[in-house]
Amino acid sequence: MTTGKLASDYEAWKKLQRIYDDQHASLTMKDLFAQDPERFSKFSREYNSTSGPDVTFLLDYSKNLVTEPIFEELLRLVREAGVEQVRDKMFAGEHINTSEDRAVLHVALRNFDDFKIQEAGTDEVSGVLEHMKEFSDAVRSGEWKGYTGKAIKSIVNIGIGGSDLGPVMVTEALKTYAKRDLDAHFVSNIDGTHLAETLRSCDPETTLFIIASKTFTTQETITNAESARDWFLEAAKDKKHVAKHFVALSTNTKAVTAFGISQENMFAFWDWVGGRYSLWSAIGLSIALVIGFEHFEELLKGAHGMDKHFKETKLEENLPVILAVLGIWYNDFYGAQTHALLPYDQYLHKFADYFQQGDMESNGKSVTKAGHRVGYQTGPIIWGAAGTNGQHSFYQLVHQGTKLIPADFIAPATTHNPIASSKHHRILLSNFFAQPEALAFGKTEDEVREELGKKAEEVVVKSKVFEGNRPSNSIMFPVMTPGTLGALIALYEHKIFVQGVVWGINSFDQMGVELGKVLAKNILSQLEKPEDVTGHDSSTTGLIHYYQKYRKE
Ligand SMILES: O=P(O)(O)OC[C@H]1O[C@@H](O)[C@@H](O)[C@@H](O)[C@@H]1O
Repeated sequence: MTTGKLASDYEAWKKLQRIYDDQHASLTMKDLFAQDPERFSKFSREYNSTSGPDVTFLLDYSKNLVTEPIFEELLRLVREAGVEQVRDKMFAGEHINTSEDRAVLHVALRNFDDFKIQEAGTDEVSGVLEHMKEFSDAVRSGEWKGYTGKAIKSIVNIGIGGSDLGPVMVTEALKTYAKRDLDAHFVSNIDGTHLAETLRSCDPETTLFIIASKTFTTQETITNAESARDWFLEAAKDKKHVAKHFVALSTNTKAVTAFGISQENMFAFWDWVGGRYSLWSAIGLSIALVIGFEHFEELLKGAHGMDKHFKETKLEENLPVILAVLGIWYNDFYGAQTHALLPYDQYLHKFADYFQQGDMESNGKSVTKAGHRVGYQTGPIIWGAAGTNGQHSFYQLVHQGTKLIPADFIAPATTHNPIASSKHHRILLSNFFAQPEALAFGKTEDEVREELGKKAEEVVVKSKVFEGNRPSNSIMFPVMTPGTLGALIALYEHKIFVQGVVWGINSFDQMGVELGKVLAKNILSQLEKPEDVTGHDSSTTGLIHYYQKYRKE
């Protein structure tokens, strides 16, 4: 399916290693810009959608430690790894998720009959979308009534991981399109506090619970759903009222009906939708409820535009490929461990959280598809926060710390909230422009000296030096719209895909989440009595005994 090779066996990889060894000490952003007045135009691309809603954005990747030959070699790596072939297999519905023998078809959820995809279930996508439209329209218009005849005022999405993070991120990002008199809540954590605090502001007569779980077996989600149902029935008394207040988003019809949700209140999806790629499926129902189905559809179409770009654009111009190879350059040659996502847009404040799962659950693997242990770094640690908050917190380390932290800066040219005649937005954007500039070009000792005057103490001068040479990408779009957000999410999804193929790993399973789940199940059965606590190391036993000493029921 992939080439079966380790990434480090590719000729391009070896060449990149040699280039890095020879050049990295002398490669500076200052020189790169000084030597080439055309650098910005050579290393930036404008995206213009060719289908669906008009979406445009600029990707400026000129502030990276790459030359044209390095970039060409990175693209050669992509070719050698067979990325284009694996991409086409994904779009064709081949089972590229080999460990689970599944297709990987989130692209089929936003396809609108464009690409020809062969896989059972893909012909059912439009029917589920129609169901989502009917239902979300009915709830939003007030036509859907609760058990006492009142319209729905609050929705509570109960789900975790991919069944939570996408809806949370998107409803926040597109809040400007939200129906403001419909409160949206998201309960994910098994910690009872999450559900209890959420229910405080809900009325059983006007609350709709959306139980979102691909498997419908996830301990957190099912436990939260059962407790929500108990809370509801305490008021509603009769079980038949559950039908008006509980719907399910799942692939598991049997478990959904066993829970007491009728099949007509179930929104289906398919095993070829990975959890962290599922916001485009029925899992997006809460999004459709909050922003309206038309906007949800625009989100999907915006993503489809990026799918087309990814599938049909040559590598040199292919934006997900560009982001992917730059990431590989730092991750595998410069030894960068992390990658920061820094949106200068309050609406995108959950973007980094979302791609923490998207990227880290996909590419946090150390064994290739062929079963070999990799000898190089795979998925980066993804983190970040909305600007400018981060500047007053962790940017110190990004600017002057000992670690190289590549970052993506993301911002809209126009705000949805132009308060004080857009003064806020101009200040925000001045920071969006300034930070990458400061990171790239820094401040030399001479510049500091000149600024402080001759009397300045040497130690103070040293502490005020910014070495620069810290890479970043900047993405700017006109204004946040559903189509733009869809394209941006798909851009990063495909970046993750490209990197996974180069590293030779399976980006679409998540075996690493299993062990902890199994151990927790075993421990749960031992929590009652100290004498039941067996089979653990002394640390784990000691911790459980401490809990047993102090717990109060
Ligand atoms: O949607 P369900 O099946 O409840 O899974 C929720 C989450 O569970 C986790 O353990 C991971 O496997 C995630 O990929 C997934 O999104």
